[in-house]
Amino acid sequence: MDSLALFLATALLAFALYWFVCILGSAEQKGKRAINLSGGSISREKVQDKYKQYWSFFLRPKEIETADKVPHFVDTFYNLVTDIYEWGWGQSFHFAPSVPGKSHKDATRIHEEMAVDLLKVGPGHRILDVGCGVGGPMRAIAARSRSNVVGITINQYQVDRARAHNKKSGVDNLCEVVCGDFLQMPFPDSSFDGAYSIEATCHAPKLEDVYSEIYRVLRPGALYVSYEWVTTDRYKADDPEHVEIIQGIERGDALPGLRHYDQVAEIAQKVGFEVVEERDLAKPPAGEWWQRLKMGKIAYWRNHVVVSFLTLLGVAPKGVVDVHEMLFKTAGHLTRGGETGIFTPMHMILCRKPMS
Ligand SMILES: C=C(CC[C@@H](C)[C@H]1CC[C@H]2C3=CC[C@H]4[C@H](C)[C@@H](O)CC[C@]4(C)[C@H]3CC[C@]12C)C(C)C
Ligand SMILES: C[S@@+](CC[C@H](N)C(=O)[O-])C[C@H]1O[C@@H](n2cnc3c(N)ncnc32)[C@H](O)[C@@H]1O
Repeated sequence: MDSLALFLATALLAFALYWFVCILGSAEQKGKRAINLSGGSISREKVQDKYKQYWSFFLRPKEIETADKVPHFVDTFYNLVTDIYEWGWGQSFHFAPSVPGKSHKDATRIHEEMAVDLLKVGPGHRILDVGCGVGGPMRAIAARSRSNVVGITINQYQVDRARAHNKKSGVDNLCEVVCGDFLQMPFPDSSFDGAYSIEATCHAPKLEDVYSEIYRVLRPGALYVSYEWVTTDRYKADDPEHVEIIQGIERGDALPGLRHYDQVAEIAQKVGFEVVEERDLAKPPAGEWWQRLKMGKIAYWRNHVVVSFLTLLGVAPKGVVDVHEMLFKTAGHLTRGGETGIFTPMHMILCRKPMS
């Protein structure tokens, strides 16, 4: 009996230690703890309603959910998901090709640094991060290039998080964050020496609207690089499985409609850019970007238990469980998108604003 009690006590202690280190502790390193999961700027009693409102966007006919409502719907989405993203993924809200022998964190940084290396900027330059999230890429890019980075996001909660992270990492002298719509940016013409967007312009109902704004704020001769979410040559609109995967990605990631990769360069040229280079960074020899999603499956179940438990205790707002479940399903659709090769989140385009 005594040895049974000892075994149970040890098991309990081991579980408590695992809970603290792996669930609460590791998330703390990334900047967000499970017990602090919130609905962003949404008050806790409204989280569940806002989640239902988010879904109604996809259930109503396209004529009602017009393009001008998209930024507001995207803002609601990021209020709902930002904390879960930070807790379960980190401060960079994007994918990266996996690199043998490197951690996800390193692979992510390599992918971010590649963007700024392409821009050919350095100390004293002012560059724009279009759709900056909570600033993971911005901090890596500022540290790498020593340029001044200005980030814009539609979501005020992300602005607050990004500013706090910038201060904590000691790069707030190089990084600035603005709340605003990238379809109508609060910056003067020709005021940036370079710009990048990492997995963000897919939220624009019309790519030309965001590209023309970026073109406007860049000085002549400056470069712009974007990692775009698109369907590839392998996507067949008459294959029901393909349609289901792409619709699943759109619904779980607040996308008004995924574009085909061949539209990207055409649109860039239409707004006035010269296209310097264009390629899918997911193509071999790049390592699978969806590997990290697949490997996370056990962690997602653990996270589901944590989120359900915290909601039951009244620590996390009601609705967080639904959001988490939505993300779980999205992870499945994204993985299938990667495995079938019909979708890529890293179609890279490098453009220049002509000198005249
Ligand atoms: C560029 C965009 C976001 C891309 C990714 C950062 C996110 C896409 C799907 C997200 C996730 C899915 C599953 C979650 C999991 C169930 C949870 O336990 C922990 C967080 C997830 C792993 C979450 C993390 C971020 C994503 C990978 C879009 C929106 C344009
Ligand atoms: C998937 S996150 C990527 C964030 C960041 N680039 C990163 O990789 O961590 C997409 C970002 O685009 C921003 N965004 C989407 N639509 C926007 C809009 N109309 N105006 C400004 N930001 C927008 C979101 O608020 C979010 O910060």
